[in-house]
Amino acid sequence: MASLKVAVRVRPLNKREKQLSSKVIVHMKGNSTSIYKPSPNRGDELKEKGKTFIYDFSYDSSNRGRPTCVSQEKIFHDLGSDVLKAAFEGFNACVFAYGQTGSGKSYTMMGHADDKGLIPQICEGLFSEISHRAKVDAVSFRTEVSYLEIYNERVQDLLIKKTIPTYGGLRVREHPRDGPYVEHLSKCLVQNPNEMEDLINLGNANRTTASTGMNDASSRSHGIFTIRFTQAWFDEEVPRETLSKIHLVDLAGSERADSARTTGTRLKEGANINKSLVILGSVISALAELNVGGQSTKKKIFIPYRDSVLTWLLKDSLGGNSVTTMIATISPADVNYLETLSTLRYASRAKNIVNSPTVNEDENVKVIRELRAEVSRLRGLLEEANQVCHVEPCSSVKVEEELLQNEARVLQLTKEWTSKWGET
Ligand SMILES: Nc1ncnc2c1ncn2[C@@H]1O[C@H](COP(=O)(O)OP(=O)(O)OP(=O)(O)O)[C@@H](O)[C@H]1O
Repeated sequence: MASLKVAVRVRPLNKREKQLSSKVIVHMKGNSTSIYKPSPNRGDELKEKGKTFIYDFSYDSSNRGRPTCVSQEKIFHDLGSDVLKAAFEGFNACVFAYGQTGSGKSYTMMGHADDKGLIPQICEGLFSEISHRAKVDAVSFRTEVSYLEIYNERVQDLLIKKTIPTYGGLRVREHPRDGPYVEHLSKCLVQNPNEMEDLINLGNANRTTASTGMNDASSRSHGIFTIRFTQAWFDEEVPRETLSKIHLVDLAGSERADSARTTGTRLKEGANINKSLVILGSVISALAELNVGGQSTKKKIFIPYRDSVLTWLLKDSLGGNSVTTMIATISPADVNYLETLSTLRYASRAKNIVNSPTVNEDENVKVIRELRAEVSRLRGLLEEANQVCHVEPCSSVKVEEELLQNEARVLQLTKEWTSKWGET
């Protein structure tokens, strides 16, 4: 069992907020974040007692001049390294950034070329750990990447040049064992950091962005960057293979039509964005209710995963088999008081979600292991039979036949598995 980890990050005042002579109403100390209601007389000090929330991390990035300002590297150090640890241990992992439009989600997840966010840093960290481990242990690695956006409830592949628009979007289906997936989504095999960087850049260029009243380059879609990371090795001649799925999610921002000053297409996008974020909120609330006060309830609670494409695709990351982190990004300004308070409450609720991550082992490898156990059981039986002379010879022959069949199957499956990895 693992509780969802929650971090909150506050960005510096932006140009618009400075033009409005906004006051900073968010203060952080240790892992607590306090927000003060702006007084109606904007010249006054913020005297009122604020509301305080405790999270796993409260990151103050509001003043880049201060030495305590939390950098992109620090965020990777705290949150990204957990993702890598989970991946190398064979667990699924997910990080998703939630917050008002223009609050710093894309900056935190993707960043800029000279100020990289979590996604590029995690990718670099992955390859540097692979090259380190490949020197020390006899392990093979395979890394595949997909990048999609959910725009107006439709799934688009971001790793295909946008020459052929898939108007209907790609279909989301559900595998009985592996859960929801996107049909025909491209999976690109990546061999080194440069190939990874090219794919990230291609996907980012394809992502739907537009200028709104709140953000010059506002993401109008939810972006899901997925790494499927497989490791294979022999453990005392027994094949082992683990698969870890890492979802890195940059959600579109919640917005008020009046502050974002949206009309027409932008307004429709905004309505779809808000709708799916409300459903995400309902899923989070329902999951949090399952674990009220740190105790899991016996109550049957319906989780509305299927009400939006976003929650359906993130089903395992929210309340399932994944080590998951939420980063809530906020503005420091009084003009955004209500949105910021709502984000802080949303994040606070998410703290109650408890996931149950398990190591994902390859099914064929599991079969090989089970067959090997059966082989040693049969060998034991035969040895016993040879020592006791009154055992019927025909039952010994049967056991021997079964043993030989199982040994041949183990050999065959191990050969197939080794040649699959040889090709990779
Ligand atoms: N911690 C930060 N330090 C410096 N600049 C930041 C920080 N966070 C955000 N910014 C800047 O604020 C602007 C808006 O940030 P960003 O685009 O990441 O917001 P967003 O939450 O992704 O918005 P949207 O939901 O509209 O896509 C960008 O110019 C970004 O560089």
